[in-house]
Amino acid sequence: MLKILRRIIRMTGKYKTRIRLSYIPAFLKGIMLKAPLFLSFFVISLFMQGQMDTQKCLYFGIAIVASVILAAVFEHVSNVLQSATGYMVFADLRMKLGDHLRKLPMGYFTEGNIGKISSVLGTDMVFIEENCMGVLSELVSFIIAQGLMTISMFAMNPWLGLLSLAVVAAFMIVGNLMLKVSLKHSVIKQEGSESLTEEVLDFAEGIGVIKSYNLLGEKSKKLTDEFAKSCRESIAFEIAYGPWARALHLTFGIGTALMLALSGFLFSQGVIPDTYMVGMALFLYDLFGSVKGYYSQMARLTVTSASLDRIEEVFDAEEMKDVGWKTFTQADSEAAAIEYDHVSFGYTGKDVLKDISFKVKPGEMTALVGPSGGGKSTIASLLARFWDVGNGRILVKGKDIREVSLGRLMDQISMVFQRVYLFQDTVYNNIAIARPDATREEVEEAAKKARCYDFIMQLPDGFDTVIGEGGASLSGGEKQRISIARCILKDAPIVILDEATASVDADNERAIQEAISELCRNKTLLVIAHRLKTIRDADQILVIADGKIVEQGNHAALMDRQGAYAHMVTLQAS
Ligand SMILES: Nc1ncnc2c1ncn2[C@@H]1O[C@H](COP(=O)(O)OP(=O)(O)OP(=O)(O)O)[C@@H](O)[C@H]1O
Repeated sequence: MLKILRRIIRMTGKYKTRIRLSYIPAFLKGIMLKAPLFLSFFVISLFMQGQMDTQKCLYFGIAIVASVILAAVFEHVSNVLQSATGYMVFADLRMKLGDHLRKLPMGYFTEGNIGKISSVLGTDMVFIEENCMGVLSELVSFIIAQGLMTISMFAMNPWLGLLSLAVVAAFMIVGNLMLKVSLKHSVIKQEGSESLTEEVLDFAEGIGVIKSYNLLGEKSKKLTDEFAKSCRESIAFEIAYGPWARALHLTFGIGTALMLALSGFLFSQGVIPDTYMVGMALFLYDLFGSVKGYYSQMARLTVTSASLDRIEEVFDAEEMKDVGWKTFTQADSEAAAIEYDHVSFGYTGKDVLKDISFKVKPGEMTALVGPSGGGKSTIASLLARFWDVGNGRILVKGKDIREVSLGRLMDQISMVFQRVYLFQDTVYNNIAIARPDATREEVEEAAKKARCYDFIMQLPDGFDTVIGEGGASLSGGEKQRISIARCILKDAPIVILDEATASVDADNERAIQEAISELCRNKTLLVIAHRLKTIRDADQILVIADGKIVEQGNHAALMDRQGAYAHMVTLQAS
């Protein structure tokens, strides 16, 4: 258990001192909690010895009230120090996590980690933040209070002291076994909640596909199975944990009874005076309350352990190195805008690109064509450093992209993806995100060039209309044009264009083509093309198959060759 406490303290980083400082009021609170009991004991003793008078009674009364007030004050100070620190720690941790996620390669997000990230941000951090930071000072108070009770038992009689120590030891054995069970099950429960989150996200995101393919029954069943599994895990936890929690209660009852029996025996033998006997009756029900409270709180902390594991797992994922120091200057524009130099790359355990080399001159258009799964998207993704190359290098304006900071590299590149993502925000902010310092006129100008100004003005609040989650209230073509407006506003010299395969109506198609022509004016273009007629004017066409460049040239040259490209053109025409 000390291990968990140490991990929590380690996590507090620069706030460690504040947390440690909070132990002082927690320590004092522990003393003050027991003070009324001891004061009452002295009052009873004095009464029984006939030494109590009105003045003493008044002083004791004041002391009891003061100890209660002081306990509340110390609790408040310790809570402020600890809980407030907890919120600060987690505010920092969330920022750190956000920064870390930003630096992870795209692969991390496609390898089944979305559920884990959601759980870490949505459940684990909130749980530790709300439950655990305050618990630390509680634990200190419990330990102090229990220590005081045991010392006072020794002060009354060594046998009473020894028995109370033995009962505390029994609590520790039962309590630690209970924590072990709780720890084991909390790991299972946390893993279950992770896969449940994953399933819920999958269901919510894919609801369109699920409905259109009539998979509602099948997918709902998967989801229902996950809910049932989560329910079974919770019941299994209760079944395993319950007996130990009851055993803890039992230890409390038996321990208290043994203490009463021993003190009665010692009194009957004349070993302890009658005042002590009355005192025991007073202490009895609070004698082991602190150690019991300690283990109840620790049970809450064990859930933390699994949460801490997952937070650390996300932090342990290797970041993409962003240590580039070079910047682009005006003089660089002479170099090839893009150059792939013997690039090879593989996803985890799967080689995809083999020895890819080509150059794109500034202002020219290069199209990537070829069979599905050949590696076109992967080639484009490497340029934006979604992943880093395995071998070889990619140069932008003559500089290895790993030697330039990601921020500077992204200044050079705009990307139009097939799958458009719009934030749940105003149309204006969805476009302005590309260049937050842009003026309203510039944003509207970009919208006009992307052929979306007219339909935006017809929305209820024009540019200030909030788009639904994922841009649900706009058509596919409209969303696509807003994403192109973003890129036009960004005005980066290189444009990566993943040509849409989804069919849109003729009007939308024309508008999108016009928007793309605006975006591509005077830019260096890397286009992933699916419809060959759109890239006839490309300066260079690369046919990618099985991770290699199998043909290279312009349309006319490749048609003359009568190879793979010519074959694809004939096939599409027919
Ligand atoms: N994130 C990923 N993790 C693992 N393998 C991947 C990943 N993305 C793509 N692949 C694999 O890499 C290979 C190349 O895929 P890529 O998407 O680059 O091909 P493509 O030519 O763009 O295909 P398409 O025209 O269908 O989009 C495929 O075998 C694909 O399964």
